[in-house]
Formats: sequence, C-alpha cells, structure tokens
Amino acid sequence: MGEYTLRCAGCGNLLIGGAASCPLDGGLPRADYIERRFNPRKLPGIWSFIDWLPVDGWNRSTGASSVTYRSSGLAAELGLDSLYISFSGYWPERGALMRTCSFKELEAAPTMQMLRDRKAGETLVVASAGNTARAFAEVCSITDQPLILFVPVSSLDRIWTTVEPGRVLVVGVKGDYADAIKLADVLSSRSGFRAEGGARNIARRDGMGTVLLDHVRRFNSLPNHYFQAIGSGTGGIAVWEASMRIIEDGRFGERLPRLHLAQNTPCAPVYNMWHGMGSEESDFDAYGCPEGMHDDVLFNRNPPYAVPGGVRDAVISSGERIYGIDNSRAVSAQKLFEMSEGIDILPAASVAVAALVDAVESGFVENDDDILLNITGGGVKRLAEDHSRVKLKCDLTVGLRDSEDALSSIEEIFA
Ligand SMILES: Cc1ncc(COP(=O)(O)O)c(C=O)c1O
Repeated sequence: MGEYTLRCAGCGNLLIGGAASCPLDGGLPRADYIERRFNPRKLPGIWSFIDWLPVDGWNRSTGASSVTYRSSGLAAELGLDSLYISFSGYWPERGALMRTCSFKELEAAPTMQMLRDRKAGETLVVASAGNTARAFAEVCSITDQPLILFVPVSSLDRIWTTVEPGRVLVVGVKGDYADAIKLADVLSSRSGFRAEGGARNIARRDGMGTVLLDHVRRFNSLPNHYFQAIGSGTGGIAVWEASMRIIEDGRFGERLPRLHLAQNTPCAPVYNMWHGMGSEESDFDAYGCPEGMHDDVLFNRNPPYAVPGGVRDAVISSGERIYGIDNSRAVSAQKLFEMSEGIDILPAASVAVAALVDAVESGFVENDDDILLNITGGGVKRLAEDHSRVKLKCDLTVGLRDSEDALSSIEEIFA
C-alpha cells in the first residue's frame, strides 16, 4: 500500500493532516512514498502501482488503467521510429477498458479510494465541464459513494454512466466551468462535504502519473519526450513527478522526459503565461471562451501555473515547450490519428497529436527519439458498439446569484 509522508512540492516542508497547501509558500502537497523502488504488484489496472498511490485498499471493480503500445500507423505517417501511445479510453482490442473514455478515470478511482480509506463519511463535491464529472459519476456509482457534481448546463449532455447511476446529485450551473468551480467551493467549505481538490489532490495526480509508470513497466525505460493536451496541466505535473520517482529508482534512466504540453488557442491561459503574454480574464471574455474551442474541456481560467510544484516548475525542470494549437490544426490531427491508428479519439486528445506533428515539422524531436503521446480520451464510438449509456438527469439548476437556497437544500439531503 502507498505509505507516504506529505511534503510541499516547492520547499519540501513536511505537511501535517492532509494539508492542501504549504503554509510557507503555498506549494502543492506531494506524496513522498516510503517505497523507493518501482515494483508493480500483481493487481488489476492502476492498483498494480499501489505503492505509489495514496491509498490503503483497492477495488477490483474500478481502476482501469491506460494502455501503452508502440505505434506503427501514426509513427509511419510522421516518420518516427519509436512512438509510443498511451491510450485512455475504450478499445478492448488493445486491452483498454476505461468505459468513461477519458484519463479522468485515472483520477477518480484513487480519489474515491482515498476518501473511503479516511472513513470520514464525507460527500465528495466535483466541478467539471464534462469528462471529470463522467469519470467520478461512474466510479461513485460502482463504489456506492455519494457525489455532488456541479456542471455547466451546456455540458450536461456529456454526463453519462455505463452502470446504473448511484447516489449522484447533478447540479446544472447557469454559467461556465469557472462558475461551477465557485459553487462547488462554497458547498465543499460546509461540514460533511469535501472538495475534490483539483491539482492539489495527490490521488488525482498520482493516478494520472500511472500513464508514465505503465510505459516504464512495458518498455523498461523513460521516454525522451512526453506529449499531452492540457487545461489545468495537472497531467503534466503528474508525469513529471512520476518520472522523478522512476529516476530515483535508478534502473530506467537518468533524464526527465521533456514535457510538450499543448493548449487550444486562443483560449489558452497556460500557453499565454509561458510565452509571457497576458492572461487576463477579459482577454478570454473578448474571444468568448470557451465557445468555439475544438474542445472546451481544455479551458481552465485558473490553472496551477506559478504555484510551487506547478506547471511552470514542471516544464522548466523537464525542459521543452508549451504549444498553442488552433482548431484547424487540431481537426487535421484528429483525422490523421483516427485514420492511421483506427480508433476514434476525443477532440481534446487531438490537440496533443497536433503538437506532436508540430514538433516533428519543427525538428524539436529526432526520428529515433522515444516519444510517449498521451491520448487522454477516446473510444466513445467503439464503446457504443458494446455498451449502452445512461444519461444522468439534472437534479437542479442554479446560477451564481440564486444559489443559496439550492445549496441549503443539498445540505439537508446529504446531512
Ligand atoms: C480528454 C481530456 N484531455 C485533456 C484534458 C486536460 O486535463 P487537465 O485539465 O487536467 O490539464 C482534459 C480535461 O478535462 C480532458 O478531459
């Protein structure tokens, strides 16, 4: 089981009592696991990495892992010798069994297990524009844990499960993802509720870090490059942290994989900040963000960019770059991937493919480099061939200004 002490990812200060933030510099909490060797166990899915997950137990019915394979189709199109694809989604022919079809399932399963281990009986509160909500709804329905989801009304169509929905309350928010986060924050500050925590949630990060661990388990070394589409960038931080643990083991390489993180322009706060451009809310309002994005799940107004242990530290420490991908490049990349690999992918994932195409064209990667491309979601069409989906009904709709009565009634229901 993943025994650890909690430390600040910035200054290394020991954090007590599951702190979400370092009192000295505000840095992200990071699990410092007692186990220093990479030693996957004979357990199903992500639970095989249990020594580096902040959980005591595991649940056989949850925890589907990503699948890593060596590409031939896309690799040939791009002239790459060693392109590895990490696929999070549903593609049983490759062994990928994530029925909610995105890497958010890697976050949901250990988060719910950690909550169960704590035995505090709290109800988890999650704000999401889609894929995260779906992942948590599925996992909580399987594990029979209560969950409250705050989802922008425009994203409600994305909330479905492949099992009978459990104790999941769906709150439709009249507003965008940022408004959903504000309302979730208000509710989770009340007694009996717990915020999921976003980038500050170590279970979430270490769950996503298993993408890198699966690559190392299968191919016995760290890749030279890692490509991913980001909104908050938490997956990038997670892979950086997992890589540091692997390097400490000493058997799989000494160099951190270079992080190539990609955002969908013009709604791209991390890209703007990295390139020294303004990232004011008003800039994005002027573009009407997230409207018109190739995938609006990639828009996060407040990413953990400058916080100690956050995205900026990860990219500086690992080297490489943050890409701005416009819709037309993302559309072409999606077609290229689906045609060459033979599986449908979520639009968000195509932004990472476009970044890889850009890197190849610009000479940022060599043909014989080991490259890990994270396809963060896919297989929705493939899933429809095997499983039916249950759309979750919206239990109530609230706006930022008229939320108090609704929040009080939720408190009563879940008290
Ligand atoms: C499929 C997919 N890829 C990538 C991302 C970006 O993840 P993050 O916001 O953690 O950077 C998301 C976010 O929801 C997603 O759903």
